[in-house]
Amino acid sequence: MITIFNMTGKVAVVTGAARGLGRAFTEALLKRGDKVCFCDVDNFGDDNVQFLPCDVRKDQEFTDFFNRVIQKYNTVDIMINNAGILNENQWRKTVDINLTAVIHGSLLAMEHMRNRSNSGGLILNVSSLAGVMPVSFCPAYTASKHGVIGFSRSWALQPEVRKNRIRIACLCPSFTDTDIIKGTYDSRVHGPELARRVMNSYELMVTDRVTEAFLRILDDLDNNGKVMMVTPTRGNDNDNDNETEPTISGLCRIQDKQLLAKLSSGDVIAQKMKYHPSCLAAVYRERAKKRQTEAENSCTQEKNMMKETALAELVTYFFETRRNSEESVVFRLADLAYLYEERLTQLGSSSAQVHSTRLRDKLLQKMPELEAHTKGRDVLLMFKKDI
Ligand SMILES: NC(=O)c1ccc[n+]([C@@H]2O[C@H](COP(=O)([O-])OP(=O)(O)OC[C@H]3O[C@@H](n4cnc5c(N)ncnc54)[C@H](O)[C@@H]3O)[C@@H](O)[C@H]2O)c1
Ligand SMILES: CCCCC/C=C\C=C\[C@H](O)C/C=C\C/C=C\CCCC(=O)O
Repeated sequence: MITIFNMTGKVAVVTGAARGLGRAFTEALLKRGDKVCFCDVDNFGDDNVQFLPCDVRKDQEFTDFFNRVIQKYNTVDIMINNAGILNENQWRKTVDINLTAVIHGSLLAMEHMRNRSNSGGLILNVSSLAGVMPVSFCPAYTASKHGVIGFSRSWALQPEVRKNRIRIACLCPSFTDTDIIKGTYDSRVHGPELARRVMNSYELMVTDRVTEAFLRILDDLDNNGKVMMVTPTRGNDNDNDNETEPTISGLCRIQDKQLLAKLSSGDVIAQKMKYHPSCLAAVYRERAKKRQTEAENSCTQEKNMMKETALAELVTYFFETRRNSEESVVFRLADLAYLYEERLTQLGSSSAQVHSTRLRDKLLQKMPELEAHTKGRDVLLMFKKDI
């Protein structure tokens, strides 16, 4: 399904917007007061909204649709490749919609934006947190979402794209309350039970949370090549401070009250002083400090993500071992800590020292059906029902 909308002098295309995130993105844009006209399989009988059908998997249908948008509005400023499914039983279809159609949609948009006298444009591809980490229960989906990021970041580096002021970015939400996570999982993922458990261990986001990030990346003129992760607990990743010159807000942060007072009274000398070397140096120092803090935060987020991945893999290991064993199984905490540490190192964590008591607590929290027992110097973990 495709949505077209026209927003205050701009035209955008959103794929797969009949429901879920695409619909939420469209509604957010409508709320901003833009006039909207869009297409889908259903027909919305509203003055501002119109749906027409399009299956992005069908090359000709997608191309024809895109050309119709241009015929009608003369231009496309924003292309949002959002349509997606998760079905490991139909992995080819999953890759066709999640990756091939995203490539197709991006190329259609790029081709058009390249030829529009340097007005540029934005291509926003919806990936997933599964685009930046392994997810054992849906490898094809995960591959498609990794592909979206690889494709988008690679194009973002192209001098041709930059020269034409085209920006390509990705949005990577964590689990969000839409239809894709509902329904039966048995035929859609590998190991539905574990998948459900993993999903339940994450806090589910409401679509508003993702829309908020969507609007931020939309308004960010420095978003070429950005990959914005959206999770319930963290801020949006890669939110850079895009100041290209010292601003009043920069001066506020360094508390240069004298200069600020002069600036706000329109003092012409002060206006020039704003660019005085010592003022500039202070603003730049302050900005460098802020960037360092941001880099440190982002590093912590990356480490947390690695820990989450390694832990999730241990959980999988527990259940797989139990499933494949006829007898009860017992795990030595020391062995688990070793595996966990090894995995963290493989994932690129530089300081992978593991606190085993903390690991034990985390495992017990993730798997309430386990119990810990001390035997001599060993701590053993086992399934309660096996005891
Ligand atoms: N909900 C989540 O947890 C989550 C998390 C990360 C990323 N995502 C991604 O967000 C995007 C939107 O998903 P959602 O959560 O809103 O799911 P959703 O199932 O509610 O919406 C997906 C939309 O895509 C449409 N669609 C499917 N195949 C299509 C096709 N061939 N052509 C045109 N439209 C098609 C569907 O009809 C539907 O309207 C997807 O790319 C999904 O992978 C979702
Ligand atoms: C119970 C079945 C879950 C089905 C989920 C369906 C769709 C989800 C789509 C999202 O794009 C997935 C979003 C985030 C997944 C990212 C990480 C999961 C980490 C898994 C782990 O911790 O092992």
